[in-house]
Amino acid sequence: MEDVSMAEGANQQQQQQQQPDQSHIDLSYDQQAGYEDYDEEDDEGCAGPSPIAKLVGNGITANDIKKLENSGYFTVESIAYTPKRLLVTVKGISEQKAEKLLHEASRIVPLGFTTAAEFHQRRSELITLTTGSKQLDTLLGGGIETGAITEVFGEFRTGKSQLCHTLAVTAQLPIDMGGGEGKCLYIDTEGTFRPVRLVSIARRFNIDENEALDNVAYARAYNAEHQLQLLNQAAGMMAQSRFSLLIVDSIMALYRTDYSGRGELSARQMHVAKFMRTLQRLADEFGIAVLITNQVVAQVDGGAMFNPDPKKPIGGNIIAHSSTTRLYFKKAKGANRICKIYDSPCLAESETVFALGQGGVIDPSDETENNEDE
Ligand SMILES: Nc1ncnc2c1ncn2[C@@H]1O[C@H](COP(=O)(O)OP(=O)(O)OP(=O)(O)O)[C@@H](O)[C@H]1O
Repeated sequence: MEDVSMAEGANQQQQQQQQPDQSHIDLSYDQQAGYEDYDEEDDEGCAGPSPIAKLVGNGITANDIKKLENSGYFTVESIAYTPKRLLVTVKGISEQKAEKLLHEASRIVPLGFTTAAEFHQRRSELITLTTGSKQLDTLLGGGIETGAITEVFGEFRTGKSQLCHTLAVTAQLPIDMGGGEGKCLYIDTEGTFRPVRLVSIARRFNIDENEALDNVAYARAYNAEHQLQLLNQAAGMMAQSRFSLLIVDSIMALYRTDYSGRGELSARQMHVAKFMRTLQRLADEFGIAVLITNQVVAQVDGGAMFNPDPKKPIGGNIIAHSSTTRLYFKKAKGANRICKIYDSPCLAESETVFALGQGGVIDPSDETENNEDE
């Protein structure tokens, strides 16, 4: 019963987004081509994010649109959600033009009040993506939330990357199977992405392995600046084709090497804030789930004295405040792992056990291969 209503609700949301396109991802997306040939009639019947070309007219030219696209703005929503002071940082966009853009965008994207009842209805239609473990899904109220940022942190080998690989596949599943019927964008900052894991996970879910691989757009980020640039490309790809998940594994690794010492802390945090704000914008704009992983450090402040497990995620308040849901992964016996809700706007601080297996994230009882020596 619950499955049916979830699928119905999710279907409604799906209709509001772009039509699923199960064909292969065109990684050769040409930013320069833009939307010059955009024809409003093409858009009929598809109430997803509005292509930015809709803003052409009233003093806004195709050339302005090209400049915005080069800076990662591909939809009317992306303009409506951005403050003027950031729009004017786009090369060639004056203050006057930014005002015009915001005015036109606000005529298309609703930015005012709504009733709690309407908002409740919209939230109940949100899709969640299955983690592969029923116990973990139950803890999370269905799975990884779309339209939000979920952060998973923990020590090495706790299963953070395994969860990423599992979701890269489950995001492609039909909605009534706990998927998002969309492709996945995977930003790897540590070089731990292994396509062979996707193959095993695809087999578990009876998805054609080649199709599963083709539906994951992978990029290795080499420095913090590059990591941010990749989000601009991501926005372009999402405007072209239906994605349901964006993964960043892991969020802070490159910041730790690119910025060193206290003197650079403020610059680092400003950059992290920009990155997180862009992630949230993509989640809002395209209704995708964003999954980020994070490392931990030993907690050395006063709180450590009263904490039997004094570890905390890195990235400070910026990451803490911009992640919607924060999950703490810990090792348990053998292949088992513990997931604890560390922070959530609607879930209690509870925990559950899941396991890691050949098929990715599983329930502890799913495989008899829990034979890893610890
Ligand atoms: N094919 C597999 N079958 C079963 N378990 C596996 C498989 N591949 C990896 N694992 C398990 O996954 C664990 C590693 O998990 P993962 O790579 O997700 O760690 P992590 O939390 O991302 O750590 P790090 O911070 O080092 O990247 C190891 O304990 C390993 O045994």
